[in-house]
Amino acid sequence: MTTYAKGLEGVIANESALSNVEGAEGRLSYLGYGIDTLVENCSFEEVTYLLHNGRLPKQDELNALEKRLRSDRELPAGVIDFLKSAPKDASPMDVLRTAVSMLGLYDKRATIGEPNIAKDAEIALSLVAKTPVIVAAYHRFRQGLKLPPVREDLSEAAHFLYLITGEAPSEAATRTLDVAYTLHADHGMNASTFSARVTIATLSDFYSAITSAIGTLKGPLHGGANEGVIHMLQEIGDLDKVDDYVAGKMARKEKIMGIGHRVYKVLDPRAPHLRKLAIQLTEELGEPKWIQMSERIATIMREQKSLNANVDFYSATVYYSLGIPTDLFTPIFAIARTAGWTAQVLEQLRDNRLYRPLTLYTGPVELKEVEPIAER
Ligand SMILES: CC(=O)SCCNC(=O)CCNC(=O)[C@H](O)C(C)(C)COP(=O)(O)OP(=O)(O)OC[C@H]1O[C@@H](n2cnc3c(N)ncnc32)[C@H](O)[C@@H]1OP(=O)(O)O
Ligand SMILES: O=C([O-])CC(=O)C(=O)O
Repeated sequence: MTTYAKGLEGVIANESALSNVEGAEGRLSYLGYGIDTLVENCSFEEVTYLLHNGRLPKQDELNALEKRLRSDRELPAGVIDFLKSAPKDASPMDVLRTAVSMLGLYDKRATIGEPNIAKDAEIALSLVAKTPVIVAAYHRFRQGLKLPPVREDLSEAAHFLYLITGEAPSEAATRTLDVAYTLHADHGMNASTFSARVTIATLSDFYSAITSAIGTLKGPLHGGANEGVIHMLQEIGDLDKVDDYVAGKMARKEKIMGIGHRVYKVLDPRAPHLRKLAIQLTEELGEPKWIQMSERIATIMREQKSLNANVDFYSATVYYSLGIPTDLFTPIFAIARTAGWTAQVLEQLRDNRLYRPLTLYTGPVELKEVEPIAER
C-alpha cells in the first residue's frame, strides 16, 4: 500500500553509512564515531577525511589531505570577476550558490552521465577547499577590500577567519570555528542533502548537486535559521522582554528560530557543545545578555511547547561572538556541510537510483473539454 507522509516525515529515502541521527535518544555520530569524541579529538579535516573515506586518516593521510585542500584555494579568474561585480547588498548565500555553480563552468572534470568516482572524489575536495574562499572573497570585495593572498600554512577554519579579517586568527577562535565545522559536517537526510542527492541521482554534474543543496540550505526552516536567531535576539534586545516576545509569537502562531526539529524529539546533541562555547565567548566579550536571552527562550519553549533548541540556536551566538557578520552565518554552515554534501553525493553515485516519488493528486479527476478562449 502506498502511504502519504506530508513533508516525507518518517519516510526512509535511501541507505547511508555516513551519519546516524538518533532522534529519540538525541545522538549523532559519523561512521560510528559520536560527535562528542570527534569534537574532542579530531579536526574538521579529519572529519572530512572520515566522511569521504569511511575511516579516520593516519597521520600521513591527514597531512596529504590538508596539503591537497590548501593547494586548491585559488578561484578561477572568472569567479573572482563575478565576486567583484556582484551587487554589494546581495545575500552571501545567493552569491555562494551562483559562484559554486560558476565553478562548474571552469572544471572540465565535471561531466554528466556515468560517474567516474575517482574524478568525482577530486571535485568533492575542490569544493571543500573553495567554498570558504568564495564566501570570504565576496565579503572582502563587498567592503571594497582586497582578498588577502591565500595561504597554505593555515587549517580550514583558521584560513577562513584569516581571509575575512586579513589577520591570522587566535588559536581559540580557530578552535571554536573548527568545532562548529565538525558539528555541522553531516546530518542524515536533511533537506539540503536530500536536494544534493536528488540532483546527482539524475546523473547531473557535481556542481549542480551542490548548487541545489546551497539553495535549499538558505531557507529559514533549515540553515537560514541561524541568522534568524540573531535577528530575533537583536529585536528582543533585553532579557526582561523575552517572555512577552515569545508569548506574542506563540499567540500569532509564528515560529521561534533555532527551536524544534523534524527528527530530534529531545535536545539536538550539537546544541550543548555550541551552548558551552556561546556562554564562554559572550562572557569574554562582556555581553552575557545574548546567552541569557537565549537560555530564557529555550526554557520557555521546552516548558510550554516541549520543543528544544536545535544546532542553529546557539551557533548564532557563537559566530556573533567571533565578530562574524550575521549574513555569513548560513554560508559558514554551507562551508562545513560541503564536507557532508560531497560525501553524500559520492555515496549516492556509488549505488545510484533515480529519486522519483509519487504525488497524491488532488485536482479534478473528470476530464474536461477545452472551452474556446472567449468562452472561459
Ligand atoms: C539545521 C536545521 O535545519 S535545524 C532546523 C532549523 N529551523 C528552525 O530553527 C526554524 C524553526 N523551526 C521549525 O520551523 C520547525 O521546528 C522545523 C522546520 C525545524 C521542523 O518542522 P516540522 O517537523 O515540520 O514541524 P512543524 O513545523 O510541523 O511543527 C510541529 C508543531 O510544533 C510547532 N513548532 C515547531 N517548531 C516551532 C518553533 N520553532 N516555534 C514555535 N512553534 C514551533 C508548530 O507550530 C507545530 O505546532 P502545531 O502542531 O500546534 O501546529
Ligand atoms: O536534519 C535536519 O533536518 C536539519 C539539521 O539539523 C541539519 O541539517 O543539520
